[in-house]
Amino acid sequence: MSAGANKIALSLREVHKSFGEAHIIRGVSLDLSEGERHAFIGPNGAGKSTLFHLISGQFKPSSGEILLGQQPIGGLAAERINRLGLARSFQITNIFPKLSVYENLRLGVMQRFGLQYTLWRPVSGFSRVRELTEQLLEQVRLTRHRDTLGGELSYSEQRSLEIGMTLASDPKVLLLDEPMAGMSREETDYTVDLLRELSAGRTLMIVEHDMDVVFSLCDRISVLVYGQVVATGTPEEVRSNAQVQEAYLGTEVNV
Ligand SMILES: Nc1ncnc2c1ncn2[C@@H]1O[C@H](COP(=O)(O)OP(=O)(O)OP(=O)(O)O)[C@@H](O)[C@H]1O
Repeated sequence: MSAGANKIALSLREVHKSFGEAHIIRGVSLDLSEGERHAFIGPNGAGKSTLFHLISGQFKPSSGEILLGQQPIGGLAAERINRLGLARSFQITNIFPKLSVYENLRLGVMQRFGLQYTLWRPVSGFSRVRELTEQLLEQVRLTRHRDTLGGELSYSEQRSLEIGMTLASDPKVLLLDEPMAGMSREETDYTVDLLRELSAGRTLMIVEHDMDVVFSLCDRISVLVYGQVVATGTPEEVRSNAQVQEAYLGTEVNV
C-alpha cells in the first residue's frame, strides 16, 4: 500500500439491494484505504457484480450509504460518479473495434474533458488531450499498436486497452470486474504486472475468480456469500479462515 494508506477512499455502510422479493446484497459494510488493492471473491451469484453496479451507479442501493472519500455517491448517476473520481470496467470487453488503439484512448481522454468528437474545438484543448493520450498509450504498453484497430488486437491486448480507457478519467478509485477472465496463464501474469503498475497511487477493487491473482495482487480480500461479507482480511487471514474454507474455497482446495 502507498503512503496515505489510512485515509478512506471508499466506504460501504450497511448497503442492501433487492430486486423485487430477491434480497441480493444483504448489508455490506467495508472501508477501503487510499492505495489499497482489494479483491472480492465468492461463489457464482453471490452478488459481486451487483455490488460493483451499486458502487459505480448502474444500480441504486435499496438502503445504506456509499461514500467516495467523504462524498455520498449511492444512487448518483454513473457519469457523475465517474466525474467524482471512480471508474470501472465490465466483465465484457468494451472497446470500439473499428477505431485504432490511439483513437480509442483519445475518446476516453476527450470524455474526461467533456469534449465531443468535433473539429471546431480550440487546438489548445486538443494538445493536452494528445499529451494525455500518448501517456496512456505508453502506460498500457500499447505504443507499438497505436494504429492497430481495437478489434484486431489480441484478447489480452484488448483488455489492456480497456483498462487504459478506464484510466483516461484519472480515477482515484478503479473497479475492475474479472480483468483476467479468459486469459492464458502467461497473459494473466502479464496483466497482473500491468495492474500493479497502473494501480500505483490509486485504490483498486477487483472481482476475480483466479485465486493466484487475488492472493498475489491484493492487500486485502473480502469474501461475499449470498450477499454478505463473511470475511475480510489479508490474503493470509482469508486463507486460514475456517468459515471461508468451508463456504467458498472448499476444504480440499489448497490456497
Ligand atoms: N437486474 C437484476 N434483476 C434481478 N436479479 C438480478 C439482477 N441482477 C442480478 N440479479 C441476481 O443477483 C444475483 C447475484 O448476481 P451477480 O451477477 O451480482 O453475482 P456474481 O457474484 O457477480 O456472480 P458471478 O461470479 O457468476 O459473476 C443473481 O442471483 C442474479 O440473478
